[in-house]
Amino acid sequence: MSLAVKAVGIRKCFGSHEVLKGLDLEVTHGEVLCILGPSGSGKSTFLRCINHLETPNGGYVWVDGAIMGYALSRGALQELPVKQLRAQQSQLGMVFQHFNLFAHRTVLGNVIEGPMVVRGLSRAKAEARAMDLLEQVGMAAKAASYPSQLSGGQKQRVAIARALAMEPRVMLFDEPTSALDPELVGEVLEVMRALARGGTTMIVVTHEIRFAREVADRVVVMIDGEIREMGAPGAVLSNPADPRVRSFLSRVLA
Ligand SMILES: Nc1ncnc2c1ncn2[C@@H]1O[C@H](COP(=O)(O)OP(=O)(O)OP(=O)(O)O)[C@@H](O)[C@H]1O
Repeated sequence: MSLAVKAVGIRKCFGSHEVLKGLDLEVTHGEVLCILGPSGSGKSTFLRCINHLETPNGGYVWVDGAIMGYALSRGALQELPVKQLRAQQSQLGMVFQHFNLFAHRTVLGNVIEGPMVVRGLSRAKAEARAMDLLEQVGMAAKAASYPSQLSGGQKQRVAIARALAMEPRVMLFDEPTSALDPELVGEVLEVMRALARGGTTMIVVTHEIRFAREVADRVVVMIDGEIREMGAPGAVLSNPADPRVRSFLSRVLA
């Protein structure tokens, strides 16, 4: 299987705090990878370094073989201008914990914005595709509503449709259910399960251990800015070799 994402030696510091300590990761096309770990271990920062919402202080990320944030010019790496970086970033669909929908646009307006502005699609094409995606996430009936009229679960399903509308190579989810009331978590996870079944490549930062166990092809456990365990969910979740991972899992599985 070809690589969708390859990250090598990713380091990130905030001031003197080294949050990521040289992380390597490879994700193949069609794979679902869940990143677990205690609060503050650097999971979100790692995800944001993968799509260069945060610029790593060290290391490189390739998406479908293209290096993120740089272009090779006369044998040397040059930083990409912002416009080209944005085009690269649009290949990585990002779903945030707090939805990040445009409050003053309707559901449909939120989903067609990116394809029209970034990909130059006509309104008619963007609208047809958006309605298909809203259908897929069960939100077509709310196309004319505004985000303030939706529940958290509905907002997150719209946010997923919006990310998919850019036809990304990979979907990145940053704790997509953490801000939801418990009774709304299931509807979002169900949409994500359907995407996984359909072969979408996904990297999911989550506290939902059951989702990781049932849906992920591989699980990564991060502790203090390092990947301490990586492998099939059965092996990692039931029988982790690393004592700090064992201790983390025993707390969350208790
Ligand atoms: N922009 C920032 N400026 C300074 N410190 C930051 C910034 N973003 C993250 N950090 C710090 O980096 C560390 C890792 O944060 P991160 O959000 O990546 O952890 P996490 O594992 O995703 O945690 P959680 O599960 O609570 O979301 C934390 O100590 C956090 O305070």
